[in-house]
This record gives sequence, C-alpha cells and structure tokens, in this order.
Amino acid sequence: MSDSRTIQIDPADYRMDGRLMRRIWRLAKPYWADRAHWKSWALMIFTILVNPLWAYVSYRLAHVTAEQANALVGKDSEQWHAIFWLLFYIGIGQWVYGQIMSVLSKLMHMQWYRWMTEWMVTRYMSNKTYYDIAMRDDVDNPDERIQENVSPFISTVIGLPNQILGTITGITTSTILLTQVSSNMTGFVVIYSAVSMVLQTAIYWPLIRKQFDSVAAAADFRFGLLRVRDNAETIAFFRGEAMEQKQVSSRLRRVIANQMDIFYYGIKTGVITTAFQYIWTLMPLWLVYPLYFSGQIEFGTIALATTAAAGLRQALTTLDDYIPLFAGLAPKVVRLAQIVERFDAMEESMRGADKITIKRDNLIELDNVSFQTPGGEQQLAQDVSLSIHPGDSLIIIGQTGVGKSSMLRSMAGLWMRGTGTLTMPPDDDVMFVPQKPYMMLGNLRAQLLYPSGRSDMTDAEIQAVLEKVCLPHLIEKHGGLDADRDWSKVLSLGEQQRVSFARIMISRPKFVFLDESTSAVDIPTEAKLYSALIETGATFISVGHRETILRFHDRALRLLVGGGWEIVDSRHIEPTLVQPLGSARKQESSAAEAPAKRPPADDGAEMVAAT
Ligand SMILES: Nc1ncnc2c1ncn2[C@@H]1O[C@H](COP(=O)(O)OP(=O)(O)OP(=O)(O)O)[C@@H](O)[C@H]1O
Repeated sequence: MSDSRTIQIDPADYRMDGRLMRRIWRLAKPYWADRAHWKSWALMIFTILVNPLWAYVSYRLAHVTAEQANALVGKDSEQWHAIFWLLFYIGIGQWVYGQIMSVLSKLMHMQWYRWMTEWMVTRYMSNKTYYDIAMRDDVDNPDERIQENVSPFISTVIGLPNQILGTITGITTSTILLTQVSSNMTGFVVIYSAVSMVLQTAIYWPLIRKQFDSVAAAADFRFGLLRVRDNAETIAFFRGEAMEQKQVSSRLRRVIANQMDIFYYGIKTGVITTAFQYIWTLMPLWLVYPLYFSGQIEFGTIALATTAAAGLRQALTTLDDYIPLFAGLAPKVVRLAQIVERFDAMEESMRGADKITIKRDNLIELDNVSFQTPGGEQQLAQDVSLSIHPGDSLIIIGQTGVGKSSMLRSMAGLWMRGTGTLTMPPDDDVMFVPQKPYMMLGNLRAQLLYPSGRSDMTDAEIQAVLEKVCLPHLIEKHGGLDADRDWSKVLSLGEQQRVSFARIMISRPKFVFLDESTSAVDIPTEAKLYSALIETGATFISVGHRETILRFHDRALRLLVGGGWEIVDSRHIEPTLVQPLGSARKQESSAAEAPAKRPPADDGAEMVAAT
C-alpha cells in the first residue's frame, strides 16, 4: 500500500512546450473550424479590432488627466470642470461597453462549453469508445476529465487573443507616453520588467509540475473513494475496511502533501516578489520628482508619468502572467487532450484495421468470420461459418479464455476487429443477457420493463411473468412494483439473473444471446428459465460451462484453443467436452475428423461446416 497510484503521468506532459500548444490547438480547433459558429468569430474579431481603439482612448486620457491636474494647480475652474465631465462621460461609456462585452463573452463561453462537451460526449459514445476505455483502463476518470476541465479550459483560452493584443497595445501606448516624459523612466521600467519576468519564470517553472501533481492526486483520491463505493459488498465480506481506509488515507495524504507543497512554495516565492515590488514604489523618488523640482516638467506631468509607468509596468507584467496562466491551464489541457487523442486513436484503429462486415437479415449467419480482441493482440476463433435460422438454438462451449464471450461481443457490435461477414438481425429484435445483469436506477417496475419500457403490461401480467421465472414473491417482498431501491445491491445475483429472464418474457425479442446468464441459479431453476425461454419461440445462442444446459440447445459450437472450432450435436455431446482442453485448430482436432453433424431434421436448422 506504500504506493497505490492508479494514475500514471508522462514526464513530457509537465513541459510548457510546442506539444502543449499543439494540444491547445487540437482542443480549440473543432469549435472554431465549424462555420455554424460565425457569431463567435464575429464577436472575437470585433473585440480584437476595438482593442487598438481603446488603447488610443487611454493614451488620450493620460494627457487629458495631466491637463486636468495642471488646471487644478492653475485654479482654472472652467477647464477643470470641462475635463471632469468629459472624463465622467467617457467613464460611463467604458462601463457600458464593458458590461455589453462581458454579457456577449459569457454567451460565447456558454455556447463553446455546450458544443465542446457534446462533441466530447458524442465521441466518447461513438465506436463504443467508452467501453474500450473502460476495458483498457488506460485513461483514468474520463467522466471527471470531461465534466471538470472543459469550462476552465474555455475560460482561459477564450480570453487569450484579447489578452495578448491588450499586452501589445498596452506596452506600445505606455512606452510612447513615458518616453515623452523621460526616456530614463522607460529604460527603468523595461529593465525592471525583464528582471521580473526572469524571476517569475524561475518561480513558476517548478509550479507547473506541482499543480499537475495536485490535479492528478485529487483525481486519484476520488478514484480510491469510488472503488470503495463500487465494491462495497465485497469489501464488507472481506472485512476490508481497514485496508480500504489505509488506501484512501494514503491517497488523501498525497492530496494534502501536494497542496501544502504549493502553499509553502507560494509563501517562499511571495517574499521574493513582494521585496521586488518595493523597488517599484521607490522609482518616482529617483526618476520623476527630481525632474519636477528642477522645473523640467509640470505638476500634471507627474501624474501622467506615474500613470504611464504603471501602465507600461502592468502591460509588461501581463507577460509574466502568461506563465502562471499556462501553468494552471497545462494540467487541464493535458487531461482533455489525452482523452481526445484516445478518441482519435480509436477512430484511426477502426479505419486501418480489418473489420468484420456486418449485414442485416432475419437470421444469424457467420461467413468465414475470424475474431480478434479489440487491439488485435489475440486471434480468436478463425474462419467460422454457420447459420442460425429463426427457431434454432446454439450453445458455444470451450475452454475458459478461448473466446466464447468475445464471439458474443462481436455479434453485439462491441468488438469489430476481424474478417469475414456476419449477418445479424435488426438491433430491435435482439437482446443480450450478460452474466452480471445491469440494474438501472429506478423502481422495480422499471427494472422489469427494461429495456422495452412497455407501458401496456398490467401488474397481474408482470406477476405472471415473475412466477414463470421463479420470482413469485419479488413484488411482495420489496413493497410493490413502485419500490425504488439500489437493485444491484438489494437483489442477489441469482435474483438479478431471473429478472433478466423476466425482461426477455416482457420484451419478447426474436433473438436472445445469453452469456452464462444462469450461472448463479440452481439447476432446477435453470431448467425452468430455459423452458420459459423456449416457450417464447426466440432463437437463442448461449455461452455456458454447465453440461445441464446442453439439452436446451440444438447444436453446440465448440471453440478450440488456437482458433479452431467444430459443430457438435448438443443432445449427444460428451459432458467432458463442455470444458475441453483441446488445443488444436479445427483441422487438427479429433472432432474435425468426423464432419460437423447436421441438427435433427425436425428443427430445420441449416449448418455450414468450415472448410
Ligand atoms: N478488452 C480486452 N482486450 C483484450 N483482450 C481481451 C479483452 N477482454 C478479454 N480479452 C482476452 O480475450 C480472450 C477471450 O476472452 P473471453 O472472455 O472471450 O473468453 P471466454 O472463453 O468467454 O472465457 P470464460 O469461459 O473464462 O468466460 C482472453 O484471452 C481474454 O484475456
């Protein structure tokens, strides 16, 4: 438990370099490349064009303020009042403009935020990427990445063009103004700001890594807590609270250690930056007042000089601000970019790789289909050809890990790697029933009606279905069909598997795929569930290890280690074959020497043996 880190960070991600800039561009481009967002473009272009105008206004204002100070010293009331009202109206104008721009920017932010979140969620859902990420477990907390980082990313990036332009115009106008008073002062401000920038860079460079670690540690802590929630029952069985507390505390300690590190670092660097700022406050003493006392400048020019110096300093300081700004932005960009890169890689691998061709018809047919794992690491069953017509049933058997469930995953469209043509019925006619059923949030009625959502079933009809699947007291036991509980925790696995069979009875799919769907019920119950399934008239394919379910199927597809396969009559199969140890390809297998058997003539199933 000394280091239970789940989140790995590539050290290259710590750097503020071209890769970070490319990632910012990768994330921002899709929104701005879409013509539908012309309003955002218009607003952005407008603010950029208006920027130099405001720079000119501030340049003029600095002079006008100096004239006002001189009018005050010269007791010229009329001039002073005229300038006062001019400044007053310009101030109101600036405020109104600021308010309008703030509203428009907020609207643009919201539009980009909504678009980018939808864009990411759509890509997360397409090509079953969410499933691939969950299975590979190589991108931590995808939900947190999307939900937490999009908005701060946009807030920072949306202001960048204006901020950069504001910096340039600010430096230009302040330099012109200041040089008009004293070129010494301009030199001082430039040198001061350059030193300040070096200082800031030295301070913030280590901070990037610290902030990155802090974000990752917080996500890691959240993940540790989530695992406890997700595995509550198993932990309770093992009485694993102490160990779990240890792992959660160890993650929390890392969060606190990172935050304290940032805090102490802030105190240390704060002393340096504050001391440096004091040099700035002494500047007028050396460079401005001597000019006034020697009569080289008027009183009003003091204000102009100090305002211009402050303006230039501020503009140059903005350059420093980019360093902490990027330091804060980097972890968010990296976390978002990693997931987008994963989407890209997924699409790329789907483009380049061999894919099983899917056709739709009212039967299941495999025409020379070879199956692979999603990353293409493993070849599973090869060149499988067989047809399953309406009313047929098939059981897939074979040694553990040989690829039985994978075959169902390919039929469900979860795994597409491989070759050959797979004909499948329309999605609406098909139901997949996994070993661990999915219990949705909602009341008991919703569980049973899932996924059909049928509203025409009366309570009595639902009760009749429950009796067929050996759950006669379910409704009564849980206080009615409207009882709302966390069903995945309340119902035993055997009960959940029976609920799955109830769903089949209610939804009445024409084709059913069952992946060890009766593993947690006893053998008499299993027999009743299969009999109920046969009564529906559905065509079904099961994966299973128990020899007791063989008799409910017409044929068995036996997968062999090495990619071979054979078709056998499930009613006359050797029970030992349910867990075979065969390792040869089909051609080499002993069973292959005897040609695949046709199913009994009365079930009408057509069977194509591989060549
Ligand atoms: N997401 C995945 N990515 C890569 N390989 C995987 C993935 N899931 C499973 N595999 C591998 O694919 C192979 C077939 O797995 P599959 O679950 O289909 O076996 P199975 O025959 O159903 O096993 P069991 O009888 O134990 O359920 C295994 O070697 C497994 O390690």
